[in-house]
Amino acid sequence: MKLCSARPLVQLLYPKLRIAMSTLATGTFQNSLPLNYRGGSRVQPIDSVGEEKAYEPSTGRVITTFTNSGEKEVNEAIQSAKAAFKIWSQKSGMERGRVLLETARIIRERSEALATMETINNGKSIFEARVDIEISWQTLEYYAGLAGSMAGQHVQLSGGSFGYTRREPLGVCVGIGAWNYPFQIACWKAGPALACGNAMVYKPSPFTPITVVLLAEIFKEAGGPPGLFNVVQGGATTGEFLCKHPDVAKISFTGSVPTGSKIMDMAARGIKPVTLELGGKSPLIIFSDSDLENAVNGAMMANFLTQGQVCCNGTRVFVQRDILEKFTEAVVKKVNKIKIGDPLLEGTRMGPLINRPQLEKVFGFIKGAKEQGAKILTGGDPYIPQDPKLKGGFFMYPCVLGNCADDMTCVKEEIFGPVMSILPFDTEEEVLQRANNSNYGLAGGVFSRDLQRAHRVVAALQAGMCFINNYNVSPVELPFGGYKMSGFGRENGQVAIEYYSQLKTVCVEMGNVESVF
Ligand SMILES: NC(=O)c1ccc[n+]([C@@H]2O[C@H](COP(=O)([O-])OP(=O)(O)OC[C@H]3O[C@@H](n4cnc5c(N)ncnc54)[C@H](O)[C@@H]3O)[C@@H](O)[C@H]2O)c1
Ligand SMILES: C[N+](C)(C)CCCC=O
Repeated sequence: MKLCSARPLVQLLYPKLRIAMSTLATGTFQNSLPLNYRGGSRVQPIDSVGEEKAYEPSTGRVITTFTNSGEKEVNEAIQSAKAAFKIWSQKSGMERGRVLLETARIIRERSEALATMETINNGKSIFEARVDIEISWQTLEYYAGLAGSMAGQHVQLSGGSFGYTRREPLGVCVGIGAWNYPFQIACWKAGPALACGNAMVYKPSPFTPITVVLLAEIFKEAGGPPGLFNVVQGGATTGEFLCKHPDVAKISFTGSVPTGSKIMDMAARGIKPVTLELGGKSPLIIFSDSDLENAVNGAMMANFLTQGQVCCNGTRVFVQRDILEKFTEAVVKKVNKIKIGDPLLEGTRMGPLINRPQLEKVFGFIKGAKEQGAKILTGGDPYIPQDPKLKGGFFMYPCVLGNCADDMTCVKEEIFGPVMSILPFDTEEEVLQRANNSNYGLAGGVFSRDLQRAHRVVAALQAGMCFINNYNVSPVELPFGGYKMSGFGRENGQVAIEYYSQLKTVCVEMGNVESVF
């Protein structure tokens, strides 16, 4: 990235330039704008439940301090969404689609600036952030296309009577997101929600408050009514105000299993529909007839994107015993070549983890793995960058663990860091039983040249998102979501429409009423 181009990027993102920042280079960004958004403007919350700091993970610097929204502020945001819902829900699908298309166009036009900001706040490499932004505008384009074609059914009944169904929006939908894909998760929720005619109040993770506000501004600029997409900042308490609010029609949550369970509990009290996109500990099964180079590349994609902080990662890598040595050697060689460092530099493929506690948590898993008998084949130590401005960053060397067993903590629990566990297996039957022996069921993958076997294996995997001979690709056309404790409901694909709309049946009598009384 040419840092001399930073100033135009700033101007593109903040045309009124009320923000106190000089460039978008690593170590320089400082936010001073309000981070809540409602009624079509950035606002300071009217009440608060404490303050929060957000960091630049590559330097450890605080880039913004903000107020966690209190109950009154949450209510204001919901009322703002309710007002927009009245207007938006009356528009035709084509009209809504046009706003979504324009939003997608603006995101595409600003993708470099948005990706840069995502990298600064999240720590993922600029290379990956660009992909996230691309997936984001594609999501909005996809649901713009579906908005105009949503329709009910007409059903002929006897005697000329008939019935029809109407697909109607739910109302104000709440989105609560995780920090690993801040902009993309918001678009995965807003795309289908708004296409169906709903309005949204979104709460990002307090670790990554910045880019979702830019999304809110773009929806408005694209012609969305004020209040269509609102942002409240805060943590658990703010999230609870949202989930418990009586005017909220639906909650779509992305995050951990323990929080998902609380969300479901709160939703149950209000009989609100809920979508839960939760964690995972997914299996990747590599048979000895695989194309070895593809299998190794697949394992890399399954484990090291976004510093390993990916819900659907295939972190339990089952390798058929006769290729174990060759596979392990090739994987370790590749892992050792991953370029770690300043995530805004073009060549970097691994940036810092999200924050210090997450880094320490990952080190804790690695220590525990060693104590339980796993062998560190590479990595697992802190990475100390040469660049002085990165000294306070949350970096580590990506890690491969060998000599793993199914009952080790590192194999059973979601680590959410760059740690791959390799597990040998002998037969298809055995590996399927072991792969499914988990409370999670988000994703799974298989590498084999035998396509009959590959299909047989994925059919038996207890996972919502399966890959054959690839891993972690995510076309917006395909539904994404989990089995078992990884959640329920789906994002992406046509099916997401069902999770943001309700069906009304109308029965029309063309004859006389035949009363039984
Ligand atoms: N399945 C998916 O699509 C998907 C995608 C990304 C991340 N994840 C999962 O998310 C987890 C990591 O994200 P995280 O650490 O941000 O998760 P988290 O559960 O700690 O937080 C997620 C969100 O919930 C909010 N929250 C926390 N407590 C709450 C409460 N009591 N009521 C309402 N909201 C509350 C947080 O502020 C945050 O916005 C991992 O387990 C990962 O696998 C899943
Ligand atoms: C785009 N990926 C890589 C499939 C990640 C989806 C979101 C999960 O954390």
